[in-house]
Amino acid sequence: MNGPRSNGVNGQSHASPKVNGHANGTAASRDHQDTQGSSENESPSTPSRMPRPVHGRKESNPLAPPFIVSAPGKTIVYGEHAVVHGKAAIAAAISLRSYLLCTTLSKSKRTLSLRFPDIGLDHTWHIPDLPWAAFKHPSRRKKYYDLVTSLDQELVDAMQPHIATVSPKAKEQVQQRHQQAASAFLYLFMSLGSESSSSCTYALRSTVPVGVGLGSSASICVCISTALLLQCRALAGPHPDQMSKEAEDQLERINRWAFVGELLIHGNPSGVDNTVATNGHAVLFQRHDYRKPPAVEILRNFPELPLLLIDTCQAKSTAAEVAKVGNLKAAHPAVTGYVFDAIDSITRSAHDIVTGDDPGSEESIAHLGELMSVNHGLLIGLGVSHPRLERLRYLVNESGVGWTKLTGAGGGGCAITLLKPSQPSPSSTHTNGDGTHRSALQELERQLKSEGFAKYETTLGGDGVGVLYPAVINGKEIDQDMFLDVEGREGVEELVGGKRDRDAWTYWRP
Ligand SMILES: Nc1ncnc2c1ncn2[C@@H]1O[C@H](COP(=O)(O)OP(=O)(O)O)[C@@H](O)[C@H]1O
Ligand SMILES: C[C@@](O)(CCOP(=O)(O)O)CC(=O)O
Repeated sequence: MNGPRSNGVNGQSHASPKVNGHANGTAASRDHQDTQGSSENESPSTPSRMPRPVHGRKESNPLAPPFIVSAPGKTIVYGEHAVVHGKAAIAAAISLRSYLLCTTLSKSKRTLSLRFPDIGLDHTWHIPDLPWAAFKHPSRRKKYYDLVTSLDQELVDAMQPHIATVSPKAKEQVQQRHQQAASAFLYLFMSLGSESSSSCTYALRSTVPVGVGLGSSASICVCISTALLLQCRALAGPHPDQMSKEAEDQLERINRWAFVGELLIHGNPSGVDNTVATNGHAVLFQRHDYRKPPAVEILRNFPELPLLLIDTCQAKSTAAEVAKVGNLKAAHPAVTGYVFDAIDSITRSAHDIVTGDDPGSEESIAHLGELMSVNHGLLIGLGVSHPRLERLRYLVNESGVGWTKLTGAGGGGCAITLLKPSQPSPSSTHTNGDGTHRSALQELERQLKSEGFAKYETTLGGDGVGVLYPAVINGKEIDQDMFLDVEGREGVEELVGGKRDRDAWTYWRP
């Protein structure tokens, strides 16, 4: 790994910074462990791989270095909403990502700060004031390896006074955004940390647009879960020669707690978003029984589908759209049941094609496209489309470039268009004597822009959650001010290394 070596805990210097004895995370993890004064959160796989700290005077402990975790957004290709009701969905990671920079502060501070500028949230709690008695009560306390599938209402209530102080004067919608993110963070912090957890500032930057159906909440929940699990020493790795099963177990642990964060933000999530944000690539996902882990097939060879990702720029709320479908199901259980079944067979038919011999053939793409159109029709039936989505579909259909469906919760947000293979690339033009003629696709893009739609450039698939420990790229430490001040998507990606220092980031790769 490039960059300056960090000091280990208690003045020990590790030759190569590692998490729990592998690549990354050691110092932060051990520092936190020491402050907890208990080994109950210790990962069974960690102790033998770590040099034991010399128990010197606590005051002389150097601080754990800042580190960054990152996780992708996603697009649901087939099966949204039906997946909340036990049917299968296919979702793929996208190249837009969230980044969480964790900066441990001097222990004398006792503060826990969230600096989330994408939504304008800046909040600090005093750690000893938090409702530890409720969270650590023997009847309620959770272990890092527990499978938590529902929220404990008493804990949510105990947390409430500390959430009510988050942006109390902000407008209702803004306040809701802030309090959702703060609740997800605090519930996980209280479950995984302790009263003696290190003081820390968590700064978040995301290139996933917030609340447009691209899984922004899942990507931040995966970052939060990973950061807190690393800090309480409950993760081994990631490191390049990690056994597949061990890497899989770490991802499972991250995903479970990310789901808890999603429960705080959404109310009733299926878990598909956090599963794809954790694992990356694409997944076939189905949750039959909410008390058990879902069935997940990672689709590592998901084809590079030629997709356009268009934002209607119409705000939506996932919780509201999910509740709408829930109400429809309560009023018309049999009819909605048939709709969910039809969506399920669309997803399964698409799965057969994408895992078949020739998913990229013209015939396969046409089949996948038609399935998208039918899936969208069924989502209209469930009441989750929006006039802006229908206008978008009309424009794409008129242009003849491909097949379109909404993606995510609907009610606004984004749509995906699968392009017909015969389409010239967006940059190609045809010229004749009197100037340049646009291709159908370029003409469509021009029209979409003129009507206030936005286009996102992204690729499908790629890695899931990653760790940059310490937060050093090309020998330069990324500090909080740089991280918070850098502008735009390109700025963030350039700062965190994106293309410049690929090896600095490590991933759990089963
Ligand atoms: N970059 C971010 N910074 C802080 N909070 C975020 C960020 N992205 C998402 N969130 C949280 O997630 C919520 C959006 O979740 P949701 O409505 O499900 O949208 P999406 O479809 O993008 O997942 C926001 O209200 C906020 O609480
Ligand atoms: C509607 C749903 O299927 C997807 C929601 O996705 P998003 O929050 O709009 O990115 C809900 C879920 O699966 O939890």
